[in-house]
Amino acid sequence: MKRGPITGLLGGSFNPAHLGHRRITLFAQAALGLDEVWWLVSPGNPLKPKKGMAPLSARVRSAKAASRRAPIKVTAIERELGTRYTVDTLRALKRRYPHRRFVWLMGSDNLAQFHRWRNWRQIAREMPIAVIARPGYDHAAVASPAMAWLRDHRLSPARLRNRGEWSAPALIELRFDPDPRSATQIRRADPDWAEDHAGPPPRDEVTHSLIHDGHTGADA
Ligand SMILES: Nc1ncnc2c1ncn2[C@@H]1O[C@H](COP(=O)(O)OP(=O)(O)OP(=O)(O)O)[C@@H](O)[C@H]1O
Ligand SMILES: O=C(O)c1ccc[n+]([C@@H]2O[C@H](COP(=O)([O-])O)[C@@H](O)[C@H]2O)c1
Repeated sequence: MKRGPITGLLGGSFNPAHLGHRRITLFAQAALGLDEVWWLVSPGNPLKPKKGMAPLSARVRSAKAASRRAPIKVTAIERELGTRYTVDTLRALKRRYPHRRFVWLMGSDNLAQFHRWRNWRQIAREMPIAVIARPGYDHAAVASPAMAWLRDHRLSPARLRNRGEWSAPALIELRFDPDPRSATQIRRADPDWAEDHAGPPPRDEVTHSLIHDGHTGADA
């Protein structure tokens, strides 16, 4: 079985990022004993409308602000990889980082509609999926087609944390004190958020630093 650092991946629109992202990430990191976590700021969720979506640069900035001083790496690497569908991103990441083991992190709202993602079963075969309970979505997640398929592949968080044997597909359910925060809530309170951040990025923001922050260089 492959050994190596375990990297958690939290993919998201981060439109904008919020402290709920930070909190669930730190909880998941501790519960699973992850060596590191990357936030993959998506160039565009294939299932979400473009309207109301701030530019990638603004969303990366908000992610960097929300993760400040936390052991979280913010990256828009999908833009560099030229991938938009998660199944393609994961394959490209595994090729680029052959010594790392990856775990996909997501909230239960995403598990509820996971069956709508391109090649979702293949995604689940690529790496374990850790689902974080989210207020208002747990019922839909439990009743979802993805859950019906994954329920026989449950894995305890301790198995990862204690570096036991595991293989994908694997569903890890994480229950913390649920965090009600959401980007929808922030945009509701500030309906102009995306529009206010639609301008060009600051002059000193080099494209390269937008793609990744230098910590995610390919494995040798
Ligand atoms: N409070 C939360 N509890 C659990 N998971 C969360 C929470 N907030 C975000 N997530 C998860 O983080 C990932 C990225 O989320 P995203 O950037 O879409 O934020 P969001 O708050 O869900 O946004 P929106 O309200 O616009 O859908 C997703 O997997 C989502 O399920
Ligand atoms: O690959 C897909 O078909 C797919 C469909 C919907 C969402 N995703 C990914 O799911 C992650 C969470 O997206 P979001 O917008 O809910 O934060 C993000 O990495 C998206 O690229 C991926």
